[in-house]
Amino acid sequence: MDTIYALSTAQGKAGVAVIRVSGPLAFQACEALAGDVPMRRQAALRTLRDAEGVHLDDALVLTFSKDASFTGEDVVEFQCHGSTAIIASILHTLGNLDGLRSADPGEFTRRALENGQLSLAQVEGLADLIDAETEAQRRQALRVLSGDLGNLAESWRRDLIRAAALLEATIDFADEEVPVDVAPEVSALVERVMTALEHQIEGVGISERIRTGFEVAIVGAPNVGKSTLLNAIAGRDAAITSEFAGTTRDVIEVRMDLKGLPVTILDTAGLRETDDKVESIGIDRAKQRAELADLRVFLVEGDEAPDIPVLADDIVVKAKADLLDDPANAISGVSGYGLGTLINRITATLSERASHAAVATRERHRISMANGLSALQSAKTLLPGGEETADISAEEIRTAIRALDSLVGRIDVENVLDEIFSSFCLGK
Ligand SMILES: Nc1nc2c(ncn2[C@@H]2O[C@H](COP(=O)(O)OP(=O)(O)OP(=O)(O)O)[C@@H](O)[C@H]2O)c(=O)[nH]1
Ligand SMILES: [Mg+2]
Repeated sequence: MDTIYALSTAQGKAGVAVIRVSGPLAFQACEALAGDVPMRRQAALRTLRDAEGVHLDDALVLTFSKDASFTGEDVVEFQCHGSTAIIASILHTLGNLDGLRSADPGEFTRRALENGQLSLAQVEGLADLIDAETEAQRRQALRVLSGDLGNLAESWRRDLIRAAALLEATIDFADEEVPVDVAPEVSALVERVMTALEHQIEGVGISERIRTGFEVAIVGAPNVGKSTLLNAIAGRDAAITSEFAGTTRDVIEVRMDLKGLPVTILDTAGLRETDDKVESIGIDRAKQRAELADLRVFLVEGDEAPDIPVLADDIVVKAKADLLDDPANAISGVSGYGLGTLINRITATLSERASHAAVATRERHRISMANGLSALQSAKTLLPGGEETADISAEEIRTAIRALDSLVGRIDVENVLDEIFSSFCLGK
């Protein structure tokens, strides 16, 4: 196994940078640069030098033995000054040592997975935690990283192994007298897992939204003030506004943190009949994106009716509140009237949905769980059928166990590994 090294903090100037070394030669590398190997897990101030004895930096050195490190290998961290020149000189010195090479993106985490320090689901949680920009994303990623999905999968596994074992016992002892009818207990176990799976599968869509962001589309006729409203919500001039109807053509996206929720606000072309080719392409896009969005805010002037479906949670508000005698349920991107109320309504609706998030967070999880669920459905229909169907039923339960094992990476998952690690950057 190679010993690998990389800058684990972000590129660029900073007060401090962390360079990590992991592998069997990590402590030797530490000795080469720092002169000795400080006590494990204790910060020690050392002068780092290259092979010629040139002073590179004064750094805090931390060492971890393989039984208590992130990667499951001996690890050294150099907390040096975060200048580009210092980082380059330390990396260069490490690269000149025999048996060391620079790490591939995600390689530290990959080793942590291979050495059993993290499960596959936890690796995904770690990737999400590093990407987290909002409070909801941080909380969700931490839940995955702390192993909640793994624990759930483990409890399903226990139930299903017991169910399969009970069925297999009836097959093995078919000639003898089986003291009890196992079907009721097997079906109770199977049903319990099925219910949990259904619940998790339902919630994956929401968890994915928390990961990738909710979309809220502003829709309405031309000139009602959609782009002005977007700019008011975003607090900057993201979209062009003008007194000419048909100003916005493309969908304008502004990504923001609305009270801890990741939300992308979409400004769209005003909806109307038109002969203008380009405008009508814009209108088609507006409709498509609005229909796919998680929530729509309809801006209406007068009593025109929106020409795309208004769903239950959608918000319909009157435009240009500042020009109305009765500004009830109206908003103005110009005066700011009603803006706080609108943002509260959006966040209340999305928070309510976010509260139904599953512990599982990815399409990969959904597929594994759906495969497990369908195997359990077959197992269940075969259930109280005596010994002829008992072995097929047990086999279906084993299939379900294998499908669920891929959640935490217990079985061979090389193909998903590459996909997951491709999202990691260097030094992770
Ligand atoms: N008085 C008043 N004028 C507004 C308000 N919002 C927008 N306007 C004006 O109405 C005109 C159209 O505003 P936009 O924000 O470009 O309207 P839009 O809905 O994006 O229009 P399209 O992109 O053409 O669909 C501009 O002249 C704005 O200054 C408002 O709340 N009050
Ligand atoms: Mg516009």
